[in-house]
Amino acid sequence: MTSPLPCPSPASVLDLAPVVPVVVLSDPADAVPLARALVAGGLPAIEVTLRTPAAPEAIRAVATEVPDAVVGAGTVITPEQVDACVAAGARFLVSPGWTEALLTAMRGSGVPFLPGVSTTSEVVALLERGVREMKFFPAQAAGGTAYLRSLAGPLPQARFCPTGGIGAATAAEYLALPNVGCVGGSWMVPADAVAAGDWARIEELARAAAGLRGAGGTSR
Ligand SMILES: O=C(O)C(=O)C[C@H](O)[C@H](O)COP(=O)(O)O
Repeated sequence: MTSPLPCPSPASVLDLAPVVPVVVLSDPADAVPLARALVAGGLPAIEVTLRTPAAPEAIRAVATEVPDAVVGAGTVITPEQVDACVAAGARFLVSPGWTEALLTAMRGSGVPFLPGVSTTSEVVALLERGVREMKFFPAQAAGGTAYLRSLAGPLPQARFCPTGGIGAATAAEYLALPNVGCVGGSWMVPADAVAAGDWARIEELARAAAGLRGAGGTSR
């Protein structure tokens, strides 16, 4: 299945933006103003997690109403979700972990994807299947920058989007690693700001996050 959108899908999720906001929405009506704030702050790639029933409608709204955003789906764990998200307009897919069935569905989706890994063997298994770009989850709990730095020696062909427990203070350290393409996180979309509709605060946090690449390093 291919994206119904006229805009092409990105070639790589890792090269879209240095920071990918991970969004949990309970009200789909928040999706468009939130996405506009993130885009205005310099973060066009947005991962809407499937943790809430609002997610498909939120993805559809951003895909159709915020053309400067590149909206993707997160927490994708079944082949059915792959199809539903792409049909809703998701232009990339992210999972916290992977299975053969999920990988097959993601490969067939027509959009780029990041299967999740947290161990060396999972990384090797994905490389064996021709997948070089992955989500490293839960990044802080699974070993953080020290773990990723250790992987870069024997497995330099693997590139990661670490996510989970990363904040404004630690993101730059991840971005300075040679095997990190981007980092994901929710620190620029605090739940209380979303609940209050404080889009200006989210735009400000996004702007600070968007500036991290220069502050933290330039290597990829
Ligand atoms: O929902 C998913 O698909 C996940 O895999 C988990 C999220 O990516 C992280 O929970 C975001 O991490 P925080 O920045 O610590 O909030």
